[in-house]
Amino acid sequence: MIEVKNLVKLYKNVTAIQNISINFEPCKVTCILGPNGSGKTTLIKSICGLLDIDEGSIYISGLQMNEKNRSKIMSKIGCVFDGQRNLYWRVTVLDNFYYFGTLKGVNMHTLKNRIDDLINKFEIKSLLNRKVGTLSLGERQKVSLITAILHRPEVLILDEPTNGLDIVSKKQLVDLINMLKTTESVTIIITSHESQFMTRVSDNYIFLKNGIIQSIISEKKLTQESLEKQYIEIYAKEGG
Ligand SMILES: Nc1ncnc2c1ncn2[C@@H]1O[C@H](COP(=O)(O)OP(=O)(O)OP(=O)(O)O)[C@@H](O)[C@H]1O
Repeated sequence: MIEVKNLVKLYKNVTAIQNISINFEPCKVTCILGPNGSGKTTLIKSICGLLDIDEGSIYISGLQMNEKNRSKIMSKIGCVFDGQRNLYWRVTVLDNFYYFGTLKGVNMHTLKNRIDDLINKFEIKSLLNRKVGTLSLGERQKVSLITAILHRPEVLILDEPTNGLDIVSKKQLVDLINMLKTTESVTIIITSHESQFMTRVSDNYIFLKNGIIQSIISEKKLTQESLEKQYIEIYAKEGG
């Protein structure tokens, strides 16, 4: 479903990703962990086609990420990046939903039902007629997430999705991720620094450092304590 082969990404003289190869398990949640600057965001931006890569190849549902396939692949992916600008701030939440939903090719009838369903799941009825620019960080985060899944993507990529979310909203996010995985068979990749959140959603963990995979753990029932222990062991090995 998502295959990364020998990926290298440089920013001028910084090697952010050094020859990474991974197959992401379909219909599962994979969390990418690692210290600041370890290459998490660069990896997922490369998978989303938002960065030009220097070497290697990325395949989504068998299609190689390149100029020719980009728009086809984009219709299969939903992404939400931290501090992203994927919403129009001067128009309302509802107008954003309709604009981006139609842009992704969803027909009006299906889009209306999908929006109604997600409004109920996320309890955001009171935000619909607000301009995005007036929303709080957490409210915007929810709206971004809903916008990203309007077209029922096969793949969902979330960059530090708990940022700015209160306790109830985090719980809703956990429920939504689990629902997308189980009932909509979405393959989900998440970067996060929050161990408790990750253990509530993740099936697999990829530990990065200096753009290299340090370890992969595929264990559905990792407790927060054991995840933190693994993290400390992995990064303590070479002094953090
Ligand atoms: N636009 C850029 N120009 C130059 N260097 C960059 C750029 N973006 C990222 N980098 C560098 O690439 C490396 C990986 O950065 P990246 O943002 O992928 O890390 P990260 O693991 O997501 O970090 P964090 O946990 O802090 O979000 C870092 O050394 C970073 O300084």
